[in-house]
Amino acid sequence: MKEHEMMTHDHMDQMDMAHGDHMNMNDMDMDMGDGHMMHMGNLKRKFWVSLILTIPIILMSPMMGVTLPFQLTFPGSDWVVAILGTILFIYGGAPFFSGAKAELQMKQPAMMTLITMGVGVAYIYSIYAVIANDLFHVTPMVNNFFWELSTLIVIMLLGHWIEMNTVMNAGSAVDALGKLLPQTAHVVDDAGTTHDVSLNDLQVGQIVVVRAGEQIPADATIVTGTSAVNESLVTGEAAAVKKVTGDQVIGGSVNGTGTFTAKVTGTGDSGYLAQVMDLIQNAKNAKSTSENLADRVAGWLFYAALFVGILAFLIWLTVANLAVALPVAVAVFVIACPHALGLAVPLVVARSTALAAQNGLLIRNRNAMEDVKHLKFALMDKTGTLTMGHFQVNHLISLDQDYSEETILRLLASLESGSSHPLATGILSAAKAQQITYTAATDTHQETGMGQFGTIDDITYGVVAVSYLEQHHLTYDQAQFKTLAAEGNSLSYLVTGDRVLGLVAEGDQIKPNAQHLVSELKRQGITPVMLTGDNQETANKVAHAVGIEDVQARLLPEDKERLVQQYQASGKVLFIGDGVNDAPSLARADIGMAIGSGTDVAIESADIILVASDPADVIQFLDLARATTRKMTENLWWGAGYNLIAIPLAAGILAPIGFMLDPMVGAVIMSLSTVIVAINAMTLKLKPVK
Ligand SMILES: Nc1ncnc2c1ncn2[C@@H]1O[C@H](COP(=O)(O)OP(=O)(O)OP(=O)(O)O)[C@@H](O)[C@H]1O
Ligand SMILES: [Cu+]
Ligand SMILES: [Mg+2]
Repeated sequence: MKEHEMMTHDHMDQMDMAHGDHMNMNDMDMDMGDGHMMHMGNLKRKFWVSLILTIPIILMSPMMGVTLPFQLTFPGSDWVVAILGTILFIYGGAPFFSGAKAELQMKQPAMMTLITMGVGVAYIYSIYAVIANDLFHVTPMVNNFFWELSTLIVIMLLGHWIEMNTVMNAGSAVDALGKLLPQTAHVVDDAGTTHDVSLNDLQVGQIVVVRAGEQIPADATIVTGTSAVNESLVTGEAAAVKKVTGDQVIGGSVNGTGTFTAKVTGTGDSGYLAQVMDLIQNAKNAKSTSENLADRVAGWLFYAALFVGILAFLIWLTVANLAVALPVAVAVFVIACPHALGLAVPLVVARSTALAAQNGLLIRNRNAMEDVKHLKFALMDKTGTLTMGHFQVNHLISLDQDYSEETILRLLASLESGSSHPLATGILSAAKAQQITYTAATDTHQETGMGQFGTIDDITYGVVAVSYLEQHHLTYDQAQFKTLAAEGNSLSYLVTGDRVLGLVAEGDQIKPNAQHLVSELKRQGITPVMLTGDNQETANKVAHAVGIEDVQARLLPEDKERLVQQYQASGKVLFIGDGVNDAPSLARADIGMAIGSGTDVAIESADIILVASDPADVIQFLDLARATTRKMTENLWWGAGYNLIAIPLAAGILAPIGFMLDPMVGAVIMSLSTVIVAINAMTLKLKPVK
């Protein structure tokens, strides 16, 4: 496993290089591809060469207890075996030796050190055996271990080759998935209209709009607007930094609640792409607790094997002699090789990661998987999570005779052009449909959970929730509100000062799989709860349609987070959300799951990203997580269990009743346990839920 980790680091170095040299993701992939080929080529070639070298060694080795009809031994054949064995030891053993060196440098001896110790002692002992037999003609003849040594190296090369292969296949599936995440910037052209441009096509000098909660697409200088920007992802500095006109913003950092326009000063290599790559890389490298457990167990086994080996050697030396004691010690070291254990977890992880990627799940934090079996509550947001978030304007009503409906829509569109909220898209498309011209409001900022504010022709306007009106003691027609809301509309009011100018009612559709998600959660004994910033009536309507009984509406972001904490007092909590208002809850929950089409802050705060934005994928994740955790536990037992039984047997614990585990038999059992672990991992499957 350590070996694998080192190789992954190599990949990362290569990737970074590629990243510096090239400007787009396709090039980067090619370079990564080459990197993979190179590493794989090595192990693959080493395996085949070692296998070919092993055949004559087996044929020329006198095998204890087994007399094969086609054995080829001749005077001096021992020396041929010794020479072939030496070549194989140096050539095939090299990856393990360098792995052991790295482990020892980190003062964490584990799997690679054990393998090295096993094959090293076996090699030295075998050379000694050949010299003793042929030059000094000792009696009885000393058995050499070349047969075991070479098969051991071959099996281990094969294991690592398979392991790398699966891990990498999983990795490329994850890469492909990462590309599905939106990577666009909103560019403002000379005519003042905004359109989305792929990050690869973004050019220095272009003006981009950055809305609340969005990731800044590239390094840029602010032209208009102010905001507070969270640069922690880039600089590690946690506090939000206030940014005003003329300030430099860093690509990849996350915008706060203000909207601003900025002139791009650097593209391609800058922030956001690096962030996406990081996201993917972290998804591939992040270790869960069971992976760390496997590492730790391998470490313990190292000391256990060392201790048992030396102890057995000393005991056998006193009760018998060196000729008995030495092979026993070697057998312990050889058998202690926790090969199955080393593969147990990575193979499951690789398989699980690949399955996740194929099913549209980007897993950033694998520890989240281990929490699934204790899951009690699934708290979810409404807009964009259970509903499409594709709003359409159903009613547009003027509440002040000085303002025509057209003026209301124009003002609304001006405000919303700087908003990332789903309600904004509905208003903007209505304005477009009615061919209304508008200019973007200035000084726009979002009051999360409340509304969007900005200045148009020196007057400050806001498009706000009903709770804002109540808070500011502005009167409105409650009966009208109730009627429209009961139809399932999300309502927003246009206000300026203490005047309520108009009202917009927008409708949304429930996602096709939302109901399925809720009924499946209930079937699994997980209580679904809806937490929404929207009004109570609309919330009830959607909740009723999908089957949720527990609904909390008109929540501010901090209310949602507080509720997550409250539910956590009685069990593990999953939170599913998409908006700026969900980010604190996503970070707070035991498992935070963001909708892929959601805002960048939500994605950054989550453990899991549902790339396809499909509610049914939540169930896929729960199934996958349970299956993965189960396979990992099984494999850990298979892997460690072999060692727990084989080490004492090799040490001769049953010698009093006449049973000594032959090192060869041990090697065969070891390969078998490896095969079992591999097959068990490969049979991890996910049944379709859609
Ligand atoms: N950009 C905006 N345009 C219009 N109204 C807004 C805007 N932002 C917020 N609001 C008002 O504030 C309310 C709460 O918004 P918030 O983003 O917290 O929740 P939501 O998106 O409606 O629902 P959910 O929490 O389920 O996603 C909205 O229902 C709306 O009335
Ligand atoms: Cu092994
Ligand atoms: Mg939402």
